[in-house]
Amino acid sequence: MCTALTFNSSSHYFGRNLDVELSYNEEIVITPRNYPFHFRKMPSATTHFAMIGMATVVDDYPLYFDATNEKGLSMAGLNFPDNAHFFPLHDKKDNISPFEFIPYILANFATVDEARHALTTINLVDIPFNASLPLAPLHWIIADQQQAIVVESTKDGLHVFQNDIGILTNNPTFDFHRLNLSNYRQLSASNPTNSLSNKIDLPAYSRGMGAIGLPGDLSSASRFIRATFMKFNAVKPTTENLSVSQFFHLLQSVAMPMGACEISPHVYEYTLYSSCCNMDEGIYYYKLYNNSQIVAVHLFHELIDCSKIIRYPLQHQQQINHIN
Ligand SMILES: C[C@H](CCC(=O)NCCS(=O)(=O)O)[C@H]1CC[C@H]2[C@@H]3CC[C@@H]4C[C@H](O)CC[C@]4(C)[C@H]3C[C@H](O)[C@]12C
Repeated sequence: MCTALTFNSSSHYFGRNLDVELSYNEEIVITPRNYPFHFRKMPSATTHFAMIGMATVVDDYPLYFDATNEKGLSMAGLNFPDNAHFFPLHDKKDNISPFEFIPYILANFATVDEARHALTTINLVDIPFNASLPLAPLHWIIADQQQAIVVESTKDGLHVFQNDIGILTNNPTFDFHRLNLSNYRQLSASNPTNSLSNKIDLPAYSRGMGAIGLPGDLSSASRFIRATFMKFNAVKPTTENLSVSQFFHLLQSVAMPMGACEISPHVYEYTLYSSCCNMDEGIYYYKLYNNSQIVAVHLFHELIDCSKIIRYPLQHQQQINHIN
């Protein structure tokens, strides 16, 4: 399971939790403008927008989980098991494999509007990366500084939803999550008045009672509601450091401590990383399960006109500031 979100405060931010039971040897990967992307069924892109994000590199190819390009366009793939369906080759469409989807969109487009237009001719084709890396059942959030959409390829075709919430979790389909929010319209950040009955005295014995009923579990539906409540009530700080800190607090509210979600005996899903990318400045911040220090990698500190991908291994070592 995973949660992705956008947040606008001092800058525009895009990030996600990756909740998994195992690592895929992911690292921070910068793909510069002249790295040649050889697509399986589309012409190669030899010069394109540069991008930064989390990826597994196989045969010098960046298999992105989430990334942001030099214009700020951002995209993340989240699990969508049983629902995701990819199609055979369609000779009248632009055939993009799911593993090429993030590279293709971020290489070519600067805005969600441009991406949405391209999606009208895209067929997500069922070509795996190789025999040992099968098709991953994903759906995607694509966001720029102004808006977000969700892309879901299911048995009945490719669906593009406007995402006015700027949040994505996992199953079921996005339209369910959007409608389900209405079930929580009574939630409030302020203490509620007694609307049950004016004939009974019901003192507000605690702060935070406006959020009673906010689901606390780790299911996809509940994380969608919780992330929405936190995001739409979040104070927007005016400095970079405070905004990044606030963003990680939002992700923390839907994170998975190891042990709380057992997927098979003694195997637990946990939040391997949380990311927060400043879309305006190309700064990719991340935290790891066992390293709470924020690490930042800057897209624009590199020579983004080169042709070789630049890799930064994750820093898993916990950093504790022992002060005596
Ligand atoms: C597992 C993750 C989703 C997390 C999640 O939700 N886990 C709960 C499972 S469950 O919902 O509880 O059942 C997803 C998110 C992004 C994916 C990579 C995308 C690039 C590449 C695509 C290739 O085709 C296959 C290998 C590849 C490296 C992918 C591996 C894996 O699939 C990744 C990490």
